[in-house]
Amino acid sequence: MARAFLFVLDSFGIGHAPDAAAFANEGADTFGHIAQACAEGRGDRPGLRQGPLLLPHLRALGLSHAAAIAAGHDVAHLPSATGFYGAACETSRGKDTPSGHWEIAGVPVPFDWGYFPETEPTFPRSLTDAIVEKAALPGILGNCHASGTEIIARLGEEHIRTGKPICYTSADSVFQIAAHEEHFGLERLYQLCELVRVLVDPLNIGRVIARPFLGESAENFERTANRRDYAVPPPEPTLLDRVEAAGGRVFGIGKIGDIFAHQGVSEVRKAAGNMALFEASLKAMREARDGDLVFANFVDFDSLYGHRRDVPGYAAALEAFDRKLPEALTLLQEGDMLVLTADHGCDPTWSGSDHTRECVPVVGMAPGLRGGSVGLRRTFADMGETVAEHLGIPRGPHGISFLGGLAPDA
Ligand SMILES: O=P(O)(O)O[C@H]1O[C@H](CO)[C@@H](O)[C@H]1O
Ligand SMILES: [Mn+2]
Ligand SMILES: [Mn+2]
Repeated sequence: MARAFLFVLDSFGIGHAPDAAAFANEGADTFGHIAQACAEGRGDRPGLRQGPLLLPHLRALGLSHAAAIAAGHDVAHLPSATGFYGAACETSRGKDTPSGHWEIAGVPVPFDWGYFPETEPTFPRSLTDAIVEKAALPGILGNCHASGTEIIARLGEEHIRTGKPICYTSADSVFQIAAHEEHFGLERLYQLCELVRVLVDPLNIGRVIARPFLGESAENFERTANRRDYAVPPPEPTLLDRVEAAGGRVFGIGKIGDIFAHQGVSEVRKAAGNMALFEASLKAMREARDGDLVFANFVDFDSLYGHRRDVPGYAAALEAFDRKLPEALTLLQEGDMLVLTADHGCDPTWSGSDHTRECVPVVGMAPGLRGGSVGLRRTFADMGETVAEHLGIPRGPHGISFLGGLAPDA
């Protein structure tokens, strides 16, 4: 009996990566800075949370050890952990969500994505002309780098008045389109994104993202859970395809289906909010059979708190996840493997609103195997290869399994 459960805490980095300077992210540390801010009273928000960051279950598994390993520190002084723990660096050149997830699934991105410049307008004229013409639009708004919540507050009312969709980008390889679910129409927004997906293909853009919202004024605009990502497919078969080829099923919880352009995802299960995503993950864990993979993405950490630079919000979301974690741990049987990790950082104490280049945690539990350190992994792909070996799938070319190090007699 072998089953695997991969949980991605979207953006939960544990300290700057060795190549962080190339991203101007030296010193970034999502976990460390949240913990530090909470310890100093900067993580308090009345009615939400207060005091030091309390993550007893994650720490018991080995999260503090993982952070120490990411920083190159010794873990000998820490109380012993119940799980396996380590940290991983990213070899893909982007610090975006698809790069991170594909690399976790054994396929680093070997090329540079296309990006839009930090000029205004940011999009090439030929592209916006083609969009306006092919979609018969009265024009577009935005056409700049922006934070999604700020730009709908700034341009949402004009969007409703004029019918022009709000188009923006970020430091990621994305073309984002915000539009009102009712005034513009949700289906119409999706169709527009499909059209733009084709138009940005020659520019090597990773994702076109529909960002629908509701509300009638800048004070009450709110993005809805109907976000949809149109990603290019991964450049090679991923762990997901390999699990399916071996006869297993892949349960993609939350954004996973979109991130992998629906390749190798046997069942897509969406849910709104981290807690609903956790419930969907627990349900899939109960249903999973021998050879199956449950791959879950917990998006709120990143989109609601990391990008919004909201320390108390991020801390409260981590604490809620931690409180829920025992429910997943009690479902683990002999032959199961749970890995908790992240796809990049998004330090809420950092400047701007973009991701941060960080190491990610590799923390987990596999009943029947011993715990302990798996060290600092050169690539996220080591996680995918470990899961592959655990499930008895032939090895792939980009990572090295650490399963041998967890053998009971090791
Ligand atoms: O500010 P919002 O719209 O949340 O944008 C964020 O979401 C995008 C996709 O994850 C990222 O590229 C980042 O810029
Ligand atoms: Mn992400
Ligand atoms: Mn993000």
